[in-house]
Amino acid sequence: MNTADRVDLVSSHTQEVVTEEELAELFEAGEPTAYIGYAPTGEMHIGHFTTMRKLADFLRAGVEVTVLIADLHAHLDDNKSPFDLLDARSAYYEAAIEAMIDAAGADPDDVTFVRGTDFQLDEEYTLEMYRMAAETTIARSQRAASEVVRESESPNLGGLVYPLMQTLDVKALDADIAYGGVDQRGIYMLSREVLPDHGGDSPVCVFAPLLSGLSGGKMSASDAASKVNLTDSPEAVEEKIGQAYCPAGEVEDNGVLEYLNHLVFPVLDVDDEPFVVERPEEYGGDLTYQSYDEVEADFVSGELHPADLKPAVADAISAVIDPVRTRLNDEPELLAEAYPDEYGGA
Ligand SMILES: N[C@@H](Cc1ccc(O)cc1)C(=O)O
Repeated sequence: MNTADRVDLVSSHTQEVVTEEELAELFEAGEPTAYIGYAPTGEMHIGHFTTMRKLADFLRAGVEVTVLIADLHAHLDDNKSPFDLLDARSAYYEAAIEAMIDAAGADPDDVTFVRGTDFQLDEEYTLEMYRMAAETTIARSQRAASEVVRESESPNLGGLVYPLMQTLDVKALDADIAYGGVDQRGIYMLSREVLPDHGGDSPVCVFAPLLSGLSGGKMSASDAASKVNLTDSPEAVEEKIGQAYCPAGEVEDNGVLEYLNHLVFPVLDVDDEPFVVERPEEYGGDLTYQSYDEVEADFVSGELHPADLKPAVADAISAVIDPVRTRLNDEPELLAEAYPDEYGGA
């Protein structure tokens, strides 16, 4: 693959790359490294899967990929994960992420997994963090993390240390590329600015779009119907997609179309199995699609109706998450130990 193709592949399905020129330079110089970090807090859902699916593109483009399970960050962010559950949640995230990478058609063995506590307590890292804390204003740190850490009237110190540590992770993991949702933008812009003064390089940043929830608007942790969980049965998926916000002809805030675009099509091998929307003969018969753009065009023109689209998308999503669901069902202790209040009962 030449540099232009590799840049295109890494940039596909993203919201923003800062900057494409720098990304091209990395490929010209050799084999770049990338990392994505996850703070093991709440249960993973298809939003995570969509972001993770892209790791297959990174690998195919010849990028070395590290997944950071940011255990300390999960606690620092307003105690979203209690300290005594960090290990169990990290184990659950690791297993789910492995299954997702596998389901996306890549080999999880090609990805390096690291936990934050593996290196964030090293003397050099800690010392550099104190230096950074001495040089960064509270306002700057708060602004950087404003879309990531939980907001409150009286914020904890942890949320201020959080972006500094995320910045130092880039250097500690030797990552040329920082990949994450576009909500991470504020933090990585801070990283780009300050890392050169702390013995590192400014990372190239690749940002994934934040997808809409199924109820319209952003996905919400408290609104169960707004997202498909990885353990949802095909019936549950069908029900959630069936009730999802998906007005005829409208693409904006339409989670059903977004998942089709960013998760289903990239995983489908369209030559072997195109995306098929079944329709009774009297309404024109089945529709067969090779690309997301064709689906969108038909949806916008009115040729494809939400009532026909939804069951097809539900089936496709179920098929994509099936291996992940199986893995989590095979090892029920992963969820039971990570979320004892919800799953620990029996
Ligand atoms: N901030 C990320 C987690 C993360 C933590 C540390 C990092 O170095 C990278 C990412 C999140 O919102 O989940």
